[in-house]
Amino acid sequence: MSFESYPPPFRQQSHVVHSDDSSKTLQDFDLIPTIDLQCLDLDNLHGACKNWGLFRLVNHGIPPTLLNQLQDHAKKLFSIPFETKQTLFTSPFSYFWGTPALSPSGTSLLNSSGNINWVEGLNIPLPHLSQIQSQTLSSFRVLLEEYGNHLARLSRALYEAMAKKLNLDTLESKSNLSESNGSLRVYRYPYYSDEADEAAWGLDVHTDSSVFSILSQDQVGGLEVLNHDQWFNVKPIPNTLIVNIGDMMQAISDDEYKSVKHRVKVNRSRERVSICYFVFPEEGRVIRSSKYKPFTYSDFQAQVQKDIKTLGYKVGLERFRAY
Ligand SMILES: O=C(O)CCC(=O)C(=O)O
Ligand SMILES: [Fe+2]
Repeated sequence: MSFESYPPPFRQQSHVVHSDDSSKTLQDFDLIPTIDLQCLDLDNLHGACKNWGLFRLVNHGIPPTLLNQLQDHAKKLFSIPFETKQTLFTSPFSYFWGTPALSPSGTSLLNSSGNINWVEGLNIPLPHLSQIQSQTLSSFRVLLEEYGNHLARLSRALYEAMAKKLNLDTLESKSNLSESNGSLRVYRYPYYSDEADEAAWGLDVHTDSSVFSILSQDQVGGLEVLNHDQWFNVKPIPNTLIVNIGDMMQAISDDEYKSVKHRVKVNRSRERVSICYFVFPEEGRVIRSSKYKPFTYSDFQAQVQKDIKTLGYKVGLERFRAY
């Protein structure tokens, strides 16, 4: 196997490929709620956001062919040489590895602990897609534009349904979500063959800073979600998206909805690709909540960046608690 496409820290000494361990689950029964967008049941959606902060989304109207093409294309892009990837994704896009934490300009914020996450990724702010000039990326760009339109439609529909159950004034709360300004992260998690090393993670435990996030994953698996102090495997199901509540929605909902903790396990034998969309409030929108001091997403993001630089981790919403 050639490691030419891997960032240098992932070019492992040991080339031992282990048998697939993706069946080793923490909880074998699957309790993760499923929401059907075509027959949207508001009570089920509300329950899923309160009790899990995460759900599977089916009948979302995104053609399966588009999801498959995106996955295939992402795999192809990641397989090109590391050095080429570094030159292909330039501002306002970025290519990163070892950590998902990026500065607003897209550079990696490696923390002081020296721990690296077993992941590489592309950061793609959707409003800037038209700036992609490269021939190599032109067909990927077309797919991303189509996908971005679907994601904007899904997020508006989901947000409005949530807002209804939370009794938020529809007009007033509209700008809590800026669905056409979302950003995409396309990830590849290299396989990690060192079975002795339990400390390696694709992504460490975290909450998302978004209003919510929408994930499309391949069939390898590895995403885990925390619920009542237990970790659950979020098993991949074809044509099913995963939606998770982020910090902004937790604040908007006065803590009724949970910005759920999740993490990504490394796989001992297979690479994994996932595509995650993050949607945020409109620029300058002040989030008002009985539980938190008023803040904008920019205030929040600046605090997160500061904490990662100084403490090595994100403190998150607790920084803004009102009491
Ligand atoms: O790749 C995944 O399954 C999850 C990605 C994720 O949690 C994130 O980007 O915040
Ligand atoms: Fe996440």
